Amino acid sequence: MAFSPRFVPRNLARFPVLRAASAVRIPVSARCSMAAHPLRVGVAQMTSTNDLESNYNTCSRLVKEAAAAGVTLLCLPESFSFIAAKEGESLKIAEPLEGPIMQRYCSLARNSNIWLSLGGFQEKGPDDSHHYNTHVLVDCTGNIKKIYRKIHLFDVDVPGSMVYKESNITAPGDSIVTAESPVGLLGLTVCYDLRFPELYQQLRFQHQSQILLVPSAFTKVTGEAHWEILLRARAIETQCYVRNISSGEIILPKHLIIAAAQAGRHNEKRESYGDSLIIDPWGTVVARLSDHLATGIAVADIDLAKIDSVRNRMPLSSHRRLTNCF
Ligand SMILES: O=C(O)CNC(=O)[C@H](CS)NC(=O)CCC(=O)C(=O)O
Repeated sequence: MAFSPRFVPRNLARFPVLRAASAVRIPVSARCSMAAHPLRVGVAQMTSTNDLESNYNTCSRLVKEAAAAGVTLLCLPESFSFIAAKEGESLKIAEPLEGPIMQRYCSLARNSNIWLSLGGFQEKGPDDSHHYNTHVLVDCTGNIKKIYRKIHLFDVDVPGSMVYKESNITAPGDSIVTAESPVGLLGLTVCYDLRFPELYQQLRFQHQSQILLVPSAFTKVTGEAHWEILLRARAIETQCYVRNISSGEIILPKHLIIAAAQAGRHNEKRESYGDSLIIDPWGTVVARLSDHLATGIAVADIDLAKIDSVRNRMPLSSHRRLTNCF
């Protein structure tokens, strides 16, 4: 899968790990029929377990709910299809994207005529002891448009909780990935990536992403302390805004962050912090599913037409002066 020329990063030399994302064949997508609200996006929250069938049923219900609400793109959280209860389970169920697990979700997208951001799929990895943590973007005809493999792995000793060592069973990705969609140019990331602002800077300023996707399964402890702050910071620092001088009105480009979250207790050992959010470029939360609402969707409408005028008025991308520093 090659980047289309428009999105080839200008700073390849500075980020030598950037390469074409994978060998997955992306079929040319057929036209989808128009959703009721072409610029309506949705965020889904759920409590996945190690039961593939029951997770699929939950996703299917949420997808149908979103389709009925006229949503064009629905974003599901990291590990939507499976969260292991025991060591080794994730590797056992890992499949290639052509396998039955992912293909069933592709059919769901096609049958509901909806785009799906499927954050954090256990994709069969480079060897038997590692899978990838893959964010899969599926279009409304059920074709895989783009995949992003999580770059930053969660090897963290969470205070008062447990030690996570994601790299034990997960191979990191090495490519920044954007994807064109009917709601704008998407920047694909996953969960712990959120703590590495340079990724979002690149998605925004090198690749012109308009909507940043952060499907997650944040831990309860770190989520309570950092989740909303990190997301709003990413939204604010990647935005462009301008104040209309005559009316005093603030004109915002609808450049959003969409963060779908796992919520609640998955098994004896593991609990996630919910609070799925859609955030606008001013840093304002425009849709939220609080932690206690374990499963559901929230939606927001976006307006891409304003982006160009706003960026011309305050051309942040040409004002940046330290782009050679990282
Ligand atoms: O294990 C799986 O099933 C899927 N992977 C995850 O849930 C990953 C790795 S354990 N979780 C995170 O990245 C949490 C980040 C986080 O909580 C923080 O940055 O504070």
